[in-house]
Amino acid sequence: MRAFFLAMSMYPDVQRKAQEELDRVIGTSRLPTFCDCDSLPYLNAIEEAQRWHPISVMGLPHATDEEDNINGYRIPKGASLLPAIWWFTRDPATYHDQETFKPERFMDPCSEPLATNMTIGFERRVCPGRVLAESSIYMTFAQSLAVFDIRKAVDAQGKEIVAEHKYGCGIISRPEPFGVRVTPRSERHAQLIQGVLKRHPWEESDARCLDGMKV
Ligand code: HEM
Repeated sequence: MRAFFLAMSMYPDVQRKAQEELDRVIGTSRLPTFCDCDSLPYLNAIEEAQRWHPISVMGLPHATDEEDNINGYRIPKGASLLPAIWWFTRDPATYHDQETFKPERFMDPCSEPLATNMTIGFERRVCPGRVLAESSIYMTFAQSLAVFDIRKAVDAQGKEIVAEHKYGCGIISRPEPFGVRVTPRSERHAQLIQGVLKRHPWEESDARCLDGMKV
């Protein structure tokens, strides 16, 4: 989510495109829900946040339960292996212009593979929290973009501060702290936010659509 807010402040054109799609499909009378998923292809592609900045840069260590040989390299039984998730998401054979935040890479005509099947782990040790993670992330992206403008922070003179995409260290990697300005897109959007705050934001219909969500 931190990578998403950083990317939205750094790539205003991406933000504008997602907002145009949300305005066209949903309008300003309600917030997007899980039921809108299939009608928002550009918003879905903002899952690019997970490729651009995978939170688990080297996954978790795994151990081999038997000796193996891969491309001439002998892997002894019991060796610790760390998947280079950060590198997989930047493999130039799979992704063009790797450092750029570009949701279009997952859409026609590029159709590069979604990175989420690498960023959440592999096979029988795949992340068990992925459905919770993916659905919360999706809803945060959708509802934030529907009602807020996310812009670069400004200094005391009102000049925009250009944030950089810098990595923190550790097993869990987050973008280094940065400032953003988050403001309602208009008076109408401010009213929508106020209305939502007065009631439970996830309606019953949402829970039904979440059941069928593919993650
Ligand atoms: C975007 C958010 C998340 C990402 C990118 C992520 C990623 C990962 C990755 C890469 C692994 C290692 C898988 C492997 O060993 O191959 C993992 C394991 C795990 N994750 Fe997540 N995770 C996320 C959210 C969550 C959440 C929300 C929960 C719990 C509610 C969770 C619980 C776990 C647990 C318990 C493991 C260890 C599984 C095992 O070793 O069998 N994760 N996750």
